[in-house]
Amino acid sequence: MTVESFGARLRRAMDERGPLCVGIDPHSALLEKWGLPDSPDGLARFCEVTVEAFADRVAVVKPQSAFFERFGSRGVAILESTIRQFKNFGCLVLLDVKRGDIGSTVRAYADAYLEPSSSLYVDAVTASPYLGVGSLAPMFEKAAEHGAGVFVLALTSNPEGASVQRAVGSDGRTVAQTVIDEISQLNGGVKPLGSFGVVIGATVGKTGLDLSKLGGPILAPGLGAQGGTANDLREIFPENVSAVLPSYSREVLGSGPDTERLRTAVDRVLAECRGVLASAGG
Ligand SMILES: O=c1ccn([C@@H]2O[C@H](COP(=O)(O)O)[C@@H](O)[C@H]2O)c(=O)[nH]1
Repeated sequence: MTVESFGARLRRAMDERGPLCVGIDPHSALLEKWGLPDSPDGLARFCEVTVEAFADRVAVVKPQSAFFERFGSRGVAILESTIRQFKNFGCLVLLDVKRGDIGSTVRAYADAYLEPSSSLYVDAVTASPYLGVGSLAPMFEKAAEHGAGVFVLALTSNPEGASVQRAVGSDGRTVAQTVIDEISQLNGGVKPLGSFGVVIGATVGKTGLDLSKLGGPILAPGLGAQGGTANDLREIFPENVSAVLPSYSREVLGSGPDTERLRTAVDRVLAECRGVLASAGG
């Protein structure tokens, strides 16, 4: 049986539900703001509310693994159950876990997140390329086998990233461009969208990056709390806009715990992104 690729599933989800990813980031400050204890019980309630508010309307949710791991095995169990609930409503789950290591260890990460029999199985993960994009090959292979996706960090939203990611190699390309070029080759021009994406922050300004051959999705975090705005997307992504997946966490979650207010926040940021991306064309 052939599995539908992540790229095809993501394209459909973005077309049907709109180009938006909502980050599930249970910061202790947010738990407090929502009137919840900073404990596994508080985490579980926070996640229940996010499922109720987002699962039937948002294309992609992006749980940040660190906020679950900080509660140890109980937090990971809540992450597993939250992943399942979002998937049951047809919402794609991108686990923000930024894994990367030597290839043999990456294979174990691939088993953890991209093998359907795993309790942490998700639609896609984020990965770090700083041991070499090639070292992530076991993740790419597992993802391709099971219709999952991988988003590799290229130019991240934090200011510290630039000193590494904008560094120029002997061939004149930046590290970020090298990552993009290697991911482009994996996608190989597949339509409607490749399953291998990159992460480019919405805070990075004009990049000079060539994304014309990427063929895969672009996750754009850094909107809202980190200062990026929907309007910034136009300058950062003058091309490939249909592949851009804007991502908000605190900007949306700050409207909780009322589910109607969370949904209104989703509608607001989605309308802003749609307006900008539609007017940017292409
Ligand atoms: O370049 C990157 C890559 C990942 N992130 C993650 O996205 C969210 C951002 O949260 P906000 O509340 O919207 O600022 C968070 O989980 C980061 O780890 C990123 O910010 N930048």
